[in-house]
Amino acid sequence: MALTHRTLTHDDLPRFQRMVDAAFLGETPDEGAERYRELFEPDRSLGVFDGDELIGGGGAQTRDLTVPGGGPRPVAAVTSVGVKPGHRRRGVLTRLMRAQLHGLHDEGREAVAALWASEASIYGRFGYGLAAEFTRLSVPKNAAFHAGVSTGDARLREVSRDEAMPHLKAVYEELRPTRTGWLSRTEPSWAHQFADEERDRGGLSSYRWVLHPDGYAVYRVKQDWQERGPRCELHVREMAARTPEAHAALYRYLLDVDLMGELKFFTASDDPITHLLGDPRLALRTRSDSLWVRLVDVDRALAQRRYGSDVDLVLEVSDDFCPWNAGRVRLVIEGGEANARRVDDAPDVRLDAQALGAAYLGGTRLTSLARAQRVREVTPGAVAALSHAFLGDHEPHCPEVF
Ligand SMILES: CC(=O)SCCNC(=O)CCNC(=O)[C@H](O)C(C)(C)COP(=O)(O)OP(=O)(O)OC[C@H]1O[C@@H](n2cnc3c(N)ncnc32)[C@H](O)[C@@H]1OP(=O)(O)O
Repeated sequence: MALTHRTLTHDDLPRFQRMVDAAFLGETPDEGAERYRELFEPDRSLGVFDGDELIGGGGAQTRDLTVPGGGPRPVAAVTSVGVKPGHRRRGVLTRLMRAQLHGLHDEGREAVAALWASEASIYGRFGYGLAAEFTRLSVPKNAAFHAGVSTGDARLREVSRDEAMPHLKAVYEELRPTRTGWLSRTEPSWAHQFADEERDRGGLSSYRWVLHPDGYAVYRVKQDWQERGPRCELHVREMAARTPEAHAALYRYLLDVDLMGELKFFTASDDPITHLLGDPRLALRTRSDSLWVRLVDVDRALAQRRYGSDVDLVLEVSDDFCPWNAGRVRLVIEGGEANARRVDDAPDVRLDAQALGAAYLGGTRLTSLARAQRVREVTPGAVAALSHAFLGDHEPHCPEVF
């Protein structure tokens, strides 16, 4: 039977959830499905059907994503993409991606889409570029800071969830406009991100909430009592601070919690911890991809962020999956602001939509993409100039998986 697809309705949620569970080899209990209902945007979700059976689908959350210098900008936060085992490698995902990206373009919605990929080899073919990375950090207890670090004299307190939440939201909202990669959060997304039922904990403790007047940290504990003494792990879920002093104070607090052996944190790849420590090697780090970004509408997307230096270059963009982006674009950046217009002029740089998506948040260098043969230089020096303009003043970081 021929496959069909359509936009979902609220009534489709239970079977959509079953499809997602089958695809992700998971099981969502009824309460989890209830929580997901609050996040589910049926008019932004697609289902692929084999007859009456929903065998694949995916959706988008309506969020804002902070871009370099440009503050929060609308993003289609792509999520819950899956195809049931038994229906794979028959083009269902390709069909979904085409319907979703072409739909965003046709309806003039977000110029940018972003996602976390379950497997890093999936989304490049659809024009998503590896735009941000996170660091898996591990630091032993009591690791000392360098002598010049001030942690101030503010008192840090552990409080209840109810007391902590308003402070978390205030700090997060204040910082969000300047933190590239952070997302807007609705009440349901706050609830989802910090869901703390038994099944959310993965065998760890419930959340502990640490407040500093200028920041916060949320962590769980993994019990580990060894013959030489306790070596419990502190798993930091999120930490944010308005000032370097508050940031240092929160780290100091967490590293000195009695009975702990190791602090673990999926943090920004330019987290200052390495430089806070007197012995930087104590911070073990491995990096991995976080946000994959797709410029749905290249010209609009390029104008939505700001840049670090001026350029006037012609980019020849290739984009087989979203052909409206293909062609030559004159990118003029003046005073940090970009103007992109279509031209017939000879190109200075050749690149595809995936490379532009990768560079968009200012974390991935175009010079690096050129060395990886994903960007071609025509005019000598053009890639270095473009790369410099795109670079952000900090690494993009998305503190939540959506
Ligand atoms: C944003 C998110 O939600 S990320 C989560 C994605 N979902 C999952 O990982 C759940 C488990 N996996 C699945 O549900 C499916 O395997 C999917 C969604 C990843 C792929 O769905 P399919 O319908 O099989 O993909 P489709 O047939 O359209 O494949 C398109 C191409 O991608 C390739 N591809 C698909 N899945 C994968 C994969 N996991 N790894 C590598 N390549 C892949 C295919 O080989 C094909 O390549 P080709 O164009 O060169 O022939």
